[in-house]
Amino acid sequence: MLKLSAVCYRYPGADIDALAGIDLLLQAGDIVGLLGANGAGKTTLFSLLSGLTQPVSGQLIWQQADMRVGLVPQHLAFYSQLSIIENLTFFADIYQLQGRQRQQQLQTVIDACNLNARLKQRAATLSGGWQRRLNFAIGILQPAEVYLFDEATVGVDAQSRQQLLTAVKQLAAAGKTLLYTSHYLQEIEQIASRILVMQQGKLLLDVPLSQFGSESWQLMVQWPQQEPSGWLELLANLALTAQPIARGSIIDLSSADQWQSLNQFITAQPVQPDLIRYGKPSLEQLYLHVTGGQL
Ligand SMILES: Nc1ncnc2c1ncn2[C@@H]1O[C@H](COP(=O)(O)OP(=O)(O)OP(=O)(O)O)[C@@H](O)[C@H]1O
Repeated sequence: MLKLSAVCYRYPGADIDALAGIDLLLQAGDIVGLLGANGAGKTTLFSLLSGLTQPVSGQLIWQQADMRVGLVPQHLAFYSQLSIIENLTFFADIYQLQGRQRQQQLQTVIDACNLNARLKQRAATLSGGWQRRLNFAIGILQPAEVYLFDEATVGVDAQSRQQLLTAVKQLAAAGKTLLYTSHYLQEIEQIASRILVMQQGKLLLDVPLSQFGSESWQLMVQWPQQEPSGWLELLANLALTAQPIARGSIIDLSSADQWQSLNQFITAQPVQPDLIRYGKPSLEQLYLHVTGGQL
């Protein structure tokens, strides 16, 4: 378990906070998909979680003091003059992997990242996709409780990407906590159990992905300013489960009567919602609406 409480960060000399009051609880086995437009603060959040920078204010609270963080960074972080296998054994030394565990871990990441065919090739001469796979392998070679993936699959071909995603799922099944950023929303939809959306250093949304895969019909409503008075009371009176989103709610509906009551209320409002969606929303639809259309 890892908790962030009112975490703020501002780069030296910057005018605005890169992280502006982040509250977050991460549990073992979570695969958390972290979405946000360029500059939203995802990489900065990862820098804090991996201990590369410290918050300006707020707190990071770790369940155990010795929890380790494995990072697959957005930039390539290996030695380009070394071969794939030389890089992997070098990092195995850094991570102090020894004996059988070392052999097993090396083989696991080589298989997971499909690196077998080019183990002896110098990293500098690999294609971009292969370099990404090596970067990924180095990140998951590290024994850790929390893994952070920052745009880890950019440029990787479809088949290898599926393999990498399988490796991510296996880490979660082994009880690791994973945070995963990607601009490929289908990838997030495929692996994440929970979605966070960031914008301008703030968390706009934190919902379980089951909200999207649900078989039940849902109503998503977003208001221009704030929810009108009486809206939350109506939901409570109809015994509806509502998931709050910025300026609105996603509501599970089980009968046409419920929809009718909500519709009557909405049409009677002087200020109409700027979004009403009824159906089974995709992650992309939801994301575009909560962020105002920035992918
Ligand atoms: N080294 C830096 N110095 C000053 N400001 C920075 C620095 N790195 C990032 N920022 C600023 O901090 C904010 C958050 O940037 P960050 O890189 O965390 O966003 P991101 O969500 O990871 O974006 P991307 O999707 O482009 O990787 C942005 O406003 C960015 O301009």
